[in-house]
Amino acid sequence: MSQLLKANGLSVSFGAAKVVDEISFGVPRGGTLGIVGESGSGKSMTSLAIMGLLPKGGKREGSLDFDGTELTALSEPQMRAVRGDRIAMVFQDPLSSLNPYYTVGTQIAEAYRSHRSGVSRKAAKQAAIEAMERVHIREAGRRVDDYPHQFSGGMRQRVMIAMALSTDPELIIADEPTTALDVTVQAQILELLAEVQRDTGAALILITHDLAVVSEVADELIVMRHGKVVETGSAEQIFSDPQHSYTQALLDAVPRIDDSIGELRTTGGKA
Ligand SMILES: Nc1ncnc2c1ncn2[C@@H]1O[C@H](COP(=O)(O)OP(=O)(O)OP(=O)(O)O)[C@@H](O)[C@H]1O
Repeated sequence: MSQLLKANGLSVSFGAAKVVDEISFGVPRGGTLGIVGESGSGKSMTSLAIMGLLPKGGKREGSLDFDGTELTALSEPQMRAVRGDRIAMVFQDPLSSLNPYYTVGTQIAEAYRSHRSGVSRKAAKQAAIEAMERVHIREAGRRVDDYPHQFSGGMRQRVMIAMALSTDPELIIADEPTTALDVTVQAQILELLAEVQRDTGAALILITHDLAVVSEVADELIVMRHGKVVETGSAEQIFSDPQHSYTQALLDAVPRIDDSIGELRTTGGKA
């Protein structure tokens, strides 16, 4: 698989503090890169560095080759054109990313129109309905006029994915997209992301602190700690033979089905 995005020696610093420290990775075209690590390891700063959206005072160094374009060399207007249009982002907390005062339809339609000049409001609303149908929101034609608070957490995340998809991006960056959701809904959203990927051929960067989340969907993985990549390889390789003690510790934290069966047996024996 060739690489859609290649990061080489990417660093992010705030003054003297280097929070992402010369990391390198590749995102396979149409594939999924999982970025895993505990809180504070630099995962979000890595994704914001790709998007050119670092908080004030954040400095980015190194190279980000996106399909032959060096993102670090783009001006802000050029980067704005890439953002949303070719690279889209899905955040952890859809409620804080959605405006409570506008209907979800208006928000998807505006995201769509901002990247498609000359599209009428009516056509954009139709595109919003279609985007909602693509993420399996039932009765999309009616729900398009609902406000964010009228949706459950999982449905709001579907709205965010619909918004991200509305411009047919080549790369979707999902930063802890399931963390705020309960386990059953988490699985549905992951399945939806995988389905979207199959249908659109978009590449995906999935950022999470939870190895169980990436185990099913990632082709390649990088494990981050204190801003550095401590382990990299195929998901299969890392799961079957982790090289770093930190990865092993993350793996040990993943509940396994055989563990719960063991537990059930023990409990059953006692009863
Ligand atoms: N605006 C800022 N100024 C200075 N340091 C910051 C700023 N934002 C984040 N950091 C620091 O950057 C480091 C990496 O943060 P980052 O948010 O990328 O971690 P993360 O792995 O995504 O963790 P989480 O899962 O908790 O979001 C942290 O040590 C954090 O304190």
